[in-house]
Amino acid sequence: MEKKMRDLEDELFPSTPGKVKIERAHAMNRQFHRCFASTSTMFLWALFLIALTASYLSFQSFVDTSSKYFTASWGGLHWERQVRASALPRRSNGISVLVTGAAGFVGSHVSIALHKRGDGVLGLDNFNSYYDPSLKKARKTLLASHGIFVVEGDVNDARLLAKLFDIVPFSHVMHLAAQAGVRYAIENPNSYVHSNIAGLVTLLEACKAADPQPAIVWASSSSVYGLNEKVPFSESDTTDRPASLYAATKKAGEEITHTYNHIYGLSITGLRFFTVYGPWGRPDMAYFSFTRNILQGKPITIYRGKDRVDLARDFTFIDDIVKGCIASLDTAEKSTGSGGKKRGQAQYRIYNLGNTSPVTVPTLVSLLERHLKMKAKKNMVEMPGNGDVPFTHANISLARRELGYKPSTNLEAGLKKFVKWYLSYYGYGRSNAGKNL
Ligand SMILES: O=C(O)[C@H]1O[C@H](OP(=O)(O)OP(=O)(O)OC[C@H]2O[C@@H](n3ccc(=O)[nH]c3=O)[C@H](O)[C@@H]2O)[C@H](O)[C@@H](O)[C@H]1O
Repeated sequence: MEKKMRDLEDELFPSTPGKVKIERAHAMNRQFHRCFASTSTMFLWALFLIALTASYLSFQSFVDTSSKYFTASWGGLHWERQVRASALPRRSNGISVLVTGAAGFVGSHVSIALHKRGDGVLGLDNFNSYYDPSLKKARKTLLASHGIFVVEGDVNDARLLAKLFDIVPFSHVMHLAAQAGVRYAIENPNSYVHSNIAGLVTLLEACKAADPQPAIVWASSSSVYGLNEKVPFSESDTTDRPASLYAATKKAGEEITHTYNHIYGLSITGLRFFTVYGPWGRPDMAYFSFTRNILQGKPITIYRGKDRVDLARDFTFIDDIVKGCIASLDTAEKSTGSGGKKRGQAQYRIYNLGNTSPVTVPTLVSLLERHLKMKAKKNMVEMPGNGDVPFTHANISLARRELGYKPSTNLEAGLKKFVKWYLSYYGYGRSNAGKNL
């Protein structure tokens, strides 16, 4: 009994404490080794994984770089030949113009008009998706049918610009690439800074460094007059009350171009366009989206100012704007700088290109109804405070005097041409006509 008790005791509490220690020590040792072995294995695994990840990442970046290199939308001998051929004037004393925003509304019209009279035209456009890029592609196809090549690229791409100026000694740059639209700035403010400020500066840097330096004609906007009340708007009026970020970036553009004119001798002409409309226009603009909605039986929203006053715009037909652009190119003096240095005072001009005949938005709608032979479903709402101004009205005396600018298409005639184009492009019944704005 006593023995049984001892055996049990021994079993429960072994009599040789040392043995337990030794066994424990061995066990701990084994555990430690196992643990150490597993830690070092883990460490090795971790190292392996890090190495694997690093090599994967560098492989990816190699693939990215090479795919960028191999799939770049510009570069190569064939591309250079297209650039040269397109930019080459076909008449004696013809000019060679880089048109930025060439797949845009105004850009495509100006490019074709220049090409038709024998000037060299090279287009540049980033085909962004602010509105339906398929319309921009269609304009590109139209330009190609005239023999005008449009490079797919961004004005923020300094390497591309340097390459273009390296290939072609452009005499002029018609800078129309921009983030347009007054109200969209609420949604995407940075796109205005990116295109209208950063892109402009990148382009001016390229022009400054080019040899010869080109003369620059570029699109400012009637929106720089902002909340001014004195009408008609004159170039000498102050423009320090912009109502939208779009207007503010255009105003900044006028000051930035002035700086490049002053420091580097770049010849600058800024054109303040007043609500340009017409065939191949911009789907985000009122006359275009109203047309689409009326045809599709959808309602349109008409903004009204304070005290239910109708909003009014100095709507200007595209053909008149094109004439103003070309007259600006033709009267632009050469830039005076070279090697990035100014050699003398260069020309700096700003012109209003409007129609001098403001029309209210409800009248615009009535004209569309007449041309479309359909009634609009109208929602009248108070103008939201998102960048709109109540009216615009251009004084065009300066442009008339110095450019011979004389708009000749009134809104009724211009809208008739627009509606004709719209119906031929989208058709009557297509339910998705102009849907992807
Ligand atoms: O001259 C410019 O510098 C600018 O012209 C153009 O801006 P805006 O004059 O604002 O043209 P646009 O949008 O056609 O609205 C026309 C009218 O319809 C009203 N409008 C508009 C939309 C709507 O749904 N309802 C409405 O009543 C609206 O309140 C306005 O009264 C260019 O888009 C811009 O890029 C810039 O170039």
